[in-house]
Amino acid sequence: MSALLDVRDLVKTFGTGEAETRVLRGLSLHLERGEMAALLGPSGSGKSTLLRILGTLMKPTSGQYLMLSQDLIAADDRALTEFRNRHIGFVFQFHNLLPDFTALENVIFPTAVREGRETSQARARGRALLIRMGLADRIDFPATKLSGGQKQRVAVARALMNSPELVLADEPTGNLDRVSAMQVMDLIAQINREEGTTFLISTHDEKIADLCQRQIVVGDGVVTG
Ligand SMILES: Nc1ncnc2c1ncn2[C@@H]1O[C@H](COP(=O)(O)OP(=O)(O)OP(=O)(O)O)[C@@H](O)[C@H]1O
Repeated sequence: MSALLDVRDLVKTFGTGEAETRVLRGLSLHLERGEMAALLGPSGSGKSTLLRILGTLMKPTSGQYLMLSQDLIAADDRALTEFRNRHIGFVFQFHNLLPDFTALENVIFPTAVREGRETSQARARGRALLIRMGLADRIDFPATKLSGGQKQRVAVARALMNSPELVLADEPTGNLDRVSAMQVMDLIAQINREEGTTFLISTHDEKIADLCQRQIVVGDGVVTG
């Protein structure tokens, strides 16, 4: 394995003066390529904040962040957008699918918008990913007609569309029943094994965390275990 990302001494504060909340207090973390790690910690401990920073959706107040040997603190917004599109995928607790679009359209939409057109290659990759997610018979279903677990599997396929090295998942199974949650996790584990995609998955659920090779615990704004 080789280094994927390294953050050092991350500090993130929200607000100023008396309203100041210091969420991250010098957090350091290293991820290798190919890891599948759970991110645990009490509510409000800063898991989502950390995922947003790692996803380059938010800058820390201070600290260092290197991913794939690039300095993502020094990078400007344009470089960050390009980096994110190429290297990072996201899955959220609420799938954020476009209701009027089919499963396939949802998977390829972000790529189509970015490239200004919908290519046949994108459609082929989108279809292949949906088949991989066990949704061969749902490819052309509108998103509204999918179950919660199916929607989340579409969201995983969408996150994988650009073959990112890293997928950040913020409570991806938080809204699912046990069977659907396990199905989503099995598919994530399969992609991790077969493609070497690195996953960092925040969860409150110990059973979900146990399915990951590594557990990272956040508390008091740092990694505690
Ligand atoms: N934009 C913001 N402005 C002010 N405070 C914020 C902002 N975003 C997060 N916070 C605060 O930062 C702290 C950490 O929030 P965060 O969502 O990162 O925690 P979490 O560990 O993901 O929690 P949960 O497990 O409940 O989702 C909370 O106290 C929250 O109120």
